Formats: sequence, structure tokens, C-alpha cells
Amino acid sequence: MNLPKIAHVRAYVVRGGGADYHDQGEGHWIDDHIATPMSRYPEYRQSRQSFGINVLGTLVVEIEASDGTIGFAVTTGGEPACYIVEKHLARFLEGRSPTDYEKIWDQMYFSTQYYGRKGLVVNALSGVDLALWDLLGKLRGEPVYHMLGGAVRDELQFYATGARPDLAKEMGFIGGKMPLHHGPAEGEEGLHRNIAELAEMRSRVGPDFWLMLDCWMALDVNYATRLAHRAHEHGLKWIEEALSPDDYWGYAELKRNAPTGMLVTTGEHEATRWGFRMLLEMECCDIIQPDVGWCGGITEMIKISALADARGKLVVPHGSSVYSYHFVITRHNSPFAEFLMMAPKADAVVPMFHPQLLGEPTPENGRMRASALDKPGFGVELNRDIALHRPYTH
Ligand SMILES: C[C@H](O)[C@H](O)CC(=O)C(=O)O
Ligand SMILES: [Mg+2]
Repeated sequence: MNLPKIAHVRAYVVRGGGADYHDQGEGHWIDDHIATPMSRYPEYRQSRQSFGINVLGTLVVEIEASDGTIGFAVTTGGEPACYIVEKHLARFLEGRSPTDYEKIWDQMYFSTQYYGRKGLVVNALSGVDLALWDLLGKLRGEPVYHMLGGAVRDELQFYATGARPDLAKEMGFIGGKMPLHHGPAEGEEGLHRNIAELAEMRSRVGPDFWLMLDCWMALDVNYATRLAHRAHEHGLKWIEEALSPDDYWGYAELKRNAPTGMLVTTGEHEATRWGFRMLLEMECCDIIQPDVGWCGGITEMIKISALADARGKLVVPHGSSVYSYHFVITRHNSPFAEFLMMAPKADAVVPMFHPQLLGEPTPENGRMRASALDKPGFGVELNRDIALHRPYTH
């Protein structure tokens, strides 16, 4: 069957809302004294926005086929990513068939390799890849998860990331991941406060509920090892992204140092099969956490997941809403998914990519039926009531 060819690629920047790096208003738990690599500077300790976490904004990529069908995706990267998409990547799509996603990915990656490989460029590339899968699904009338081989279970189950695992438990989630609030620069007192917060949460949720700590690249091996051992006494299930993503050696050491039974997880700021191969071959962790919108998109996720599967490792993607749900439901080595609580007080389930997406499914009682994904493509529409700014054209 010949599908319509790709006619046009467009890239927009959006301010406000969204998940994680996207702009959140004041008083949101996600920007409240979270330990980061910048916490060593007191003036950048209270708010991640103070050092510019939200400086780029959201990237929206649209790919229009010659019959007028539009696929789209949302990720991070903002205006600089718009430039890369419009001025560089678009040439590898326009005039081509949307079925050629392997060749398109290969050309996008290798043509940008001299200035890319990770970070912003791979965010942009991921946005294009996700928009392409959305377009393909819309043209074929199939959900992305069908194109990935179909569901291996009837429903997704979720853990929640946010400041209130106790409320997440009441909402039916299988676990709660809290941000770590104090980094090494806050010394022994900070460590003590981190452990006290964990202990307090353990007392609220009881002995069996999963509790995890997200350290957002803020620690060193020594601090992370001490934190892990002290947290073990309070039943911490995993310690996440404790070190710089470049410190593969440190992760390998932390994995050796961690108490038996505690999982070491990382990878949300890693990209491509080559980056994840490093994490896997160097025995850096137990669970890898690629973000579908940052690691190279669905086309690359398939390869990353296969590498992990062959090594008996789990893939539990970072956030990314529908873009990860369609993947997780198709893989046995992705037994559960993350839900990032975007309600400012983490006290309600609200869509992760609000207000950019319309029709975004959310977990109910910590679960989501596969049938909630049964719409063409990623099953969501772009909210055209938001201000979409197209800074570049080609
Ligand atoms: C809460 C973390 O600091 C970060 O904002 C989200 C994240 O890393 C995760 O969901 O994982
Ligand atoms: Mg994380």
C-alpha cells in the first residue's frame, strides 16, 4: 500500500505548562528546593528555574502528509530545537514516505553527529521521530502500540513521582518516587534531613509501599553510597540518577556499593543505543529510564529496549506520557510506567502534558487499560488554543 508522502515539516515553540522541564508556576512541588548539580551554588538552590531549567520551553513538531493528515509530537528543546528541525532535519523527511522511519532516523542522526549525539539535538530528532510515528499511525488508522507489536498485557500500572507518595498510595499507584531535597553541599545536616523526610514518608505509607528517591544528578559516589545505606533502613526501593550522566564509572561503583536489594536506576538524560550500551555493559544500574522524547524517539527506543532485554534489565521510561505508554504496553521488560504528578501539590491526577495535548489519557486507580490507547497514532490532538510560535521556516 502506498501511503501519501511527507509534504511539510514545521516546528513550534510553546511556553507554559507541560511536564518536567516545561514551565510551571510558583509554588509547584517540582521547583521547590530540589537537589541538583547546581545546588553547590547557594543562589541556585531553591529553584531550578533560577538556573534556567525552563529556558528552552516546549518543542512541537508537526509533519503533514500530502493528503493533509498531520502527525505531531511534543518534547523539550524550544526555539533552538525549532531551528534544527526546520533548517536541518526537515530535508530528510519532505518528499519521503512516512514508512521510511529507519532511514530517516539514520540520516537525521548521522547528519547532525558532528554537533549532536545527545542533548538538544537528540531532543529535536526525537520530536521528529515521534511526530513521524504519530503520522504513520494516523495514516494507517492504527495506534502506535499496534505498530510496535501489540499489547503484552491488558493494562499499564503506574508509580507516581511527586512530593506526596502518601497521597499517591491513596490514589492507587504502586509506589511513590520523591525528589531528593538536599545535596552534598548541604552537608551532614542535609543528609539527615533527606533521611528524615524518607522516614516520615515511610511512616505514612506503611512498610510495603514502594518508595524511591530521585537525585537528579546531584550527588557524588560517596554521598550517594551513604544515602543509599541510610535509606535502606527505611526500605528505599531504588536510588535514581544519583550521579552525572557522564559518570559511567561512578554509577558502576555505586551499583557495587549499594545495599543488597536496593535498585540503582538511571538513564533519563542518556541517549541512543550507544549511550545505553555504556550503561548496560559497564553494569551501571538495574533499571534504565530512557525518556522517549529525549533518547531518540520510538525508533531508537526499540533498539535500546532490545539491548536491555538481552541483558535481563528493565526499561521503565522517564515520564513522557502517551509517548512512553504506547511503548511500555508492548514490552515484557517494561512491567510498569511512571506518572509524573503535575498538580502543584501532587494531590491530584492531572494530564502530564497539559495544556499542549487534548485527549491525553491518565491513570485511574494507578492503572490504565490498553484500550485507553486505542486511537490512531499516539491518540492525542494538539491543543490549537495555546500560543504556537513558529520562529523559523524553510
Ligand atoms: C522530580 C525530578 O527532580 C524530576 O523533575 C523528574 C524526574 O527526574 C523523574 O520523573 O524521574
Ligand atoms: Mg528522574
